[in-house]
Amino acid sequence: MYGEGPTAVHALRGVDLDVMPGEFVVLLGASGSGKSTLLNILGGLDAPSGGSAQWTHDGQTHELAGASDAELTRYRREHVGFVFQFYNLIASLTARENVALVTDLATDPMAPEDALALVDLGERMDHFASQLSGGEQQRVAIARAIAKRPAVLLCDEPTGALDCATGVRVLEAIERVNRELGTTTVVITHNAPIAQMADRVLRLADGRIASAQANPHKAAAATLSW
Ligand SMILES: Nc1ncnc2c1ncn2[C@@H]1O[C@H](COP(=O)(O)OP(=O)(O)OP(=O)(O)O)[C@@H](O)[C@H]1O
Repeated sequence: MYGEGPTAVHALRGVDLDVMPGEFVVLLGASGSGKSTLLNILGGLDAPSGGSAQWTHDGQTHELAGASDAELTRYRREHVGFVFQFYNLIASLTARENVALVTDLATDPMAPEDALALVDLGERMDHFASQLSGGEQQRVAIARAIAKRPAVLLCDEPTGALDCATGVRVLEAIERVNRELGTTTVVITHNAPIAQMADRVLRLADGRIASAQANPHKAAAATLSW
């Protein structure tokens, strides 16, 4: 719930969801249906005002709902990678330096070069962010998010600012991270065809999970268009 009293907004109600290790989940739903709120709770950016949000790691379960800011910060720093619609790179640093900003703080990071190779930017590592296209910048943002080897990658409209062909390359990078690193992945999108690449598709409506559907055959990102 955001706010209180007459202006309170129940952004989510009665959501009951388990995301399995290594699973690829796509969240669909109209604007205002609660997708970002759910993603932000999963990622420890927001704490739910009621209910429970648990995270299990190495056989230990941690409660995020009542966690302190310091605990949430630690959870995010150690275990969660975020990708947003806008890439938020530092324009005056190279791709490699943007990724190194994160790996310098992590305990067991990948080399920035390896993270950039994984998103197919091995050839562009020494370009400044300002010299890269939108899709390339988003792939740097993915490399930056996964270089610390997070257990979870959360993407809020990662292709929202990109045309279809460029968006597909970004999705291929996310697909590869999920497959090769086993990173549990949740992607919010308004482009319904992207749901075909998920293990499971959740549709939110008015803060509830209106439908949940498993994909028996996942589509490769390269085959998608919208
Ligand atoms: N900080 C906030 N304060 C008050 N209300 C909020 C806040 N953030 C979101 N809301 C409300 O919560 C509801 C869910 O918002 P949310 O951003 O989770 O939806 P969404 O499905 O991600 O939408 P979009 O696709 O437009 O990003 C909306 O009614 C929204 O207005």
